[in-house]
Amino acid sequence: MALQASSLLPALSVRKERRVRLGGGVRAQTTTTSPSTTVSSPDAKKTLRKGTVIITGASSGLGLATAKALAETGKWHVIMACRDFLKAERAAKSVGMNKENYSVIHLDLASLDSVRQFTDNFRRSGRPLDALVCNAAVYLPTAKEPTFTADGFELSVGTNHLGHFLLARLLLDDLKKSDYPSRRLIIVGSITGNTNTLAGNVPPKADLGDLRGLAGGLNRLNTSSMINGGEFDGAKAYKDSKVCNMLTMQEFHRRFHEETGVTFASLYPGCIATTGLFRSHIPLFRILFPPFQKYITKGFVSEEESGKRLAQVVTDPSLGKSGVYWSWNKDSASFQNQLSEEASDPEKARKLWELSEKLVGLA
Ligand SMILES: NC(=O)c1ccc[n+]([C@@H]2O[C@H](COP(=O)([O-])OP(=O)(O)OC[C@H]3O[C@@H](n4cnc5c(N)ncnc54)[C@H](O)[C@@H]3O)[C@@H](O)[C@H]2O)c1
Repeated sequence: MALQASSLLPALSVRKERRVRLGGGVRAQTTTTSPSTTVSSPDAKKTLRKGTVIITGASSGLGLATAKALAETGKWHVIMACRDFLKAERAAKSVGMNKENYSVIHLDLASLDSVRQFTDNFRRSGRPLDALVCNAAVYLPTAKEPTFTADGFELSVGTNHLGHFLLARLLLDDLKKSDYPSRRLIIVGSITGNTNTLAGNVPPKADLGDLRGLAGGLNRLNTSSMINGGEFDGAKAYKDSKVCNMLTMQEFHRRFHEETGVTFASLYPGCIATTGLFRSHIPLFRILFPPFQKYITKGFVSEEESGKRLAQVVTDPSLGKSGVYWSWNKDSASFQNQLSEEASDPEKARKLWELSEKLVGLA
């Protein structure tokens, strides 16, 4: 399917899925409304209200491009969940976002207290929650030593996985309460968390094993799973965190989709060479890439294009499937990608879930 601006307008074509309980079983009913600004609901036909979406790490790169794509439809209010309030405000202004279509709430995913505080602050805003996009990430490929979150977890896994895990668990109740036609929790994945074929400095397998390795990696006292040949391996820690993201998305789907109707999905946004994250992948890029970036497009996707992709996964009725991992081909057509064995093992996902619950204090 080609990308179209209209796919970002939730009110234009609303595919509404209702779960109906029938003699102990659960059946999905699907209705499609024709283009209009109303949705069918049990009580009355009413104007589709503005949706509210939270995007983590929305002050740069993919997060900012997605925030812009959703805000400029005028159909979404974007909550930019960021560490630096002023940076987020400046970023929103730099891409021309209208103040009416966004707000900023402080969130530091590397602190579980901050995640809880964010949730409280969001609830105080009185807004419903219709979509949550877990986008923020850190990537430390050149780090020689591990660094740690406020709670003592290795920074990549602690931020990218555990911070988002707690956030998504806490906000699931809010998504459940939303009366929006399509409620979605989207976790941004990465090819490093999905394939075994990447060349270069990304280790081929996430070292989750029976999760003893993961527990070691997450724990301040023993970072052995993140150590490769005696050295901390930041690329490996990132990969482990992304595999955790994929496993978590699927476990959310298994545990809650049927019961709540919320859609859980992940996506690979493409290779976006202009963001902070990608440039840290290959340090030389920081110097060599900027002067040439407007001429180099092959194999890369622009921030704007990838922001539209992610916005599409948040809003497009035809991408409302749960438990899936979206990718795009070179013609910008979306397709459901196959997750690698290590990123789709249900037993590993269950163990990861239980371990993560303990680590964030939810068990
Ligand atoms: N750039 C690529 O080629 C590429 C490829 C595949 C996947 N991704 C994924 O895309 C997502 C966005 O990355 P990007 O490329 O836009 O890079 P980016 O560095 O521009 O964005 C990452 C964002 O996360 C935020 N962040 C980091 N630590 C945080 C914390 N503790 N609390 C709150 N926010 C924090 C940063 O401030 C930044 O805004 C990531 O999940 C990344 O894994 C990127």
